[in-house]
Amino acid sequence: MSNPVYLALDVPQLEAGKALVEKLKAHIGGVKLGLEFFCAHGHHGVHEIAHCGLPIFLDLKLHDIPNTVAGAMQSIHVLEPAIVTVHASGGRAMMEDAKAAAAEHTKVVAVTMLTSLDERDLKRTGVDGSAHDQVMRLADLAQEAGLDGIVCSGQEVGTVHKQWKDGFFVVPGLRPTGSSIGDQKRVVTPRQARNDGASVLVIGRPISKADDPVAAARAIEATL
Ligand SMILES: O=C(O)c1cc(=O)[nH]c(=O)n1[C@@H]1O[C@H](COP(=O)(O)O)[C@@H](O)[C@H]1O
Repeated sequence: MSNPVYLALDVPQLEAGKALVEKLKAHIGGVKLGLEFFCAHGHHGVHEIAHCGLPIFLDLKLHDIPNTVAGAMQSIHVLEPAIVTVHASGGRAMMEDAKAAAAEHTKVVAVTMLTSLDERDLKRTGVDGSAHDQVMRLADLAQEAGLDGIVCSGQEVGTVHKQWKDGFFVVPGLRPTGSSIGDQKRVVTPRQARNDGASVLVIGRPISKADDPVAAARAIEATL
């Protein structure tokens, strides 16, 4: 079985990012490049990291009108990402058009409720009810739109997995026991998320900010 851990490479410096990936590549299954990296280095940076030979997850969290999101999807065809994110709250038509415009081998997954939010935050955005209900509602919408799966926290992935058996589930907000939680609010351990049906485990700071990133990645690998 391939390693489900994708390193969240949230760094602004290209050379430091490349060096970190080179060091870690035997202990991770892929690299997630998000807004911080992409805004700094664009297509060139993605090509540079892709040289490591691991699959690239382009976490752009697209959220706009359908025509604009479809255009953005077409603009990243050449990068051949394994996974791309859009926001489920962009609506069904936006997700349908995103999937239709994506490259054939790219999995398009919808972010449901960010793992940095809890139910109080949700209420402040005008949504009453539990995190669980919100994730389930948006997972249904993503499935209806024909997406490959969703992004959710490890607290919801078990239930979503029961309902969407062949879905592809990306789970961030992972913290090995004892590591600092930072800005994340809905957190579980990597092992728990894997047990509950996560397809991909997104892990950033617990590895990248560790004194010894290789030791941290190996320790996580050993728990899976
Ligand atoms: O789409 C994501 O990857 C994502 C969704 C979400 O709900 N929460 C979340 O933390 N992420 C990303 O997952 C990574 C988590 O990083 P760490 O908290 O450092 O492990 C970051 O790159 C976030 O952008």
